[in-house]
Amino acid sequence: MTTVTVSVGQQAYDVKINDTLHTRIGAEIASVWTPRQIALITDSHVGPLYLAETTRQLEAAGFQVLPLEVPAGEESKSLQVAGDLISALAEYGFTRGDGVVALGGGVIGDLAGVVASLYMRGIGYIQIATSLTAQVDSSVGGKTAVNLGATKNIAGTFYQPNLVLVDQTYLETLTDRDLVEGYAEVVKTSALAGPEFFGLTGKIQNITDIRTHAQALSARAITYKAAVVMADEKEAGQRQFLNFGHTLGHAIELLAHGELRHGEAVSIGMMALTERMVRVGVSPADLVPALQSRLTAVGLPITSDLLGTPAFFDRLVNDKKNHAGTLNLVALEDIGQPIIVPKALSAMPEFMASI
Ligand SMILES: NC(=O)c1ccc[n+]([C@@H]2O[C@H](COP(=O)([O-])OP(=O)(O)OC[C@H]3O[C@@H](n4cnc5c(N)ncnc54)[C@H](O)[C@@H]3O)[C@@H](O)[C@H]2O)c1
Ligand SMILES: O=C(O)C(=O)C[C@@H](O)[C@H](O)[C@H](O)COP(=O)(O)O
Ligand SMILES: [Zn+2]
Repeated sequence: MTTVTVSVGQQAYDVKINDTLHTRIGAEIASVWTPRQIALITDSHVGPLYLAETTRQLEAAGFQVLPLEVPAGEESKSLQVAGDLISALAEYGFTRGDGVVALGGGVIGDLAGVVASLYMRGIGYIQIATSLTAQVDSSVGGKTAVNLGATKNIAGTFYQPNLVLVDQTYLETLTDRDLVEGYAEVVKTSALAGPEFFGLTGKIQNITDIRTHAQALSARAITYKAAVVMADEKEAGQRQFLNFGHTLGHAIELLAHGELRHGEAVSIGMMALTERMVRVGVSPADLVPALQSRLTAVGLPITSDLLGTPAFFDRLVNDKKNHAGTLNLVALEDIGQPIIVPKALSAMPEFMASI
């Protein structure tokens, strides 16, 4: 068992990483929560696979379970769905002593986090991470969010969970496409973390390798992310680095109307940004093939026709790293050496054309 403890402010929680956790969900949750009502939030893909067994284990451990299933996919990350879930908690008489458990990928984690943080101004929250994205990134750090129209993660909170369970057994039912999109965040984190972790992603040649090494990749990625979050929970400084590839990536993710997964858009965003940062002399030229080989080895896309369109530039305005018309772009001076490159929004068309 690998346990990474995340301490922020007065609060600390464990991220447990092990492939037997799915057999003792009840005991793990009972180790941090007294008996209570639990809103077990999942989606229409994960629910049929794991909801009944998870409910059984929670009930055996003395919890009362309210299962809540939403349609699978990014469209469920909406204020409407969050509102419906909050209404369900109110209808079933949830109190501040009750809790929310997210059983799913990044969409369910982000959505359930919004619900937990808003209901009665905040009730307990636990994540059971079932996708690779959730196991290497989204379940840790407390960023919760929903989208509004074509604006990504525009409404949300910083709200830390009480416990995160990361079990690779869940990945057995994840499609290759969903696994690979999660791997884009692993490549991102390895490039930020330094040569040792980046060397490890250099050895991943195909999808089978991701599955074989998922536990080690999660442990590495979570250890790095936890350290960043502990140093800068609210993204005033170094946490911005975790957004490498996301400024351009988020802009095309929702413009693609579901055709691109989050990780696929981040893959395109990392490449498009890095190619241009090489042209302007910020990043070294060998970074482009180093990133490209890791991303394409597992079939991730690295470019899109949406880049540089008028709608694309409109979307950049809503990036959270836009401060009064200046975008704080995250670039790499080298592996393990991220920096912020401020760029006026008005200069972005010229920057994007610089290739
Ligand atoms: N909060 C953060 O720090 C953070 C970090 C990275 C990504 N995100 C967000 O996470 C989302 C992407 O996460 P995702 O890739 O997990 O998307 P997702 O939750 O939509 O999961 C991808 C697909 O896999 C299915 N799935 C999940 N686990 C499964 C399993 N074990 N077996 C079978 N199917 C399974 C889901 O139903 C869905 O269809 C985006 O909204 C992104 O913005 C948030
Ligand atoms: O945890 C963080 O901080 C991240 O930026 C992780 C990202 O991978 C993640 O996609 C996050 O949700 C992006 O957040 P946003 O602040 O750009 O909306
Ligand atoms: Zn991301």
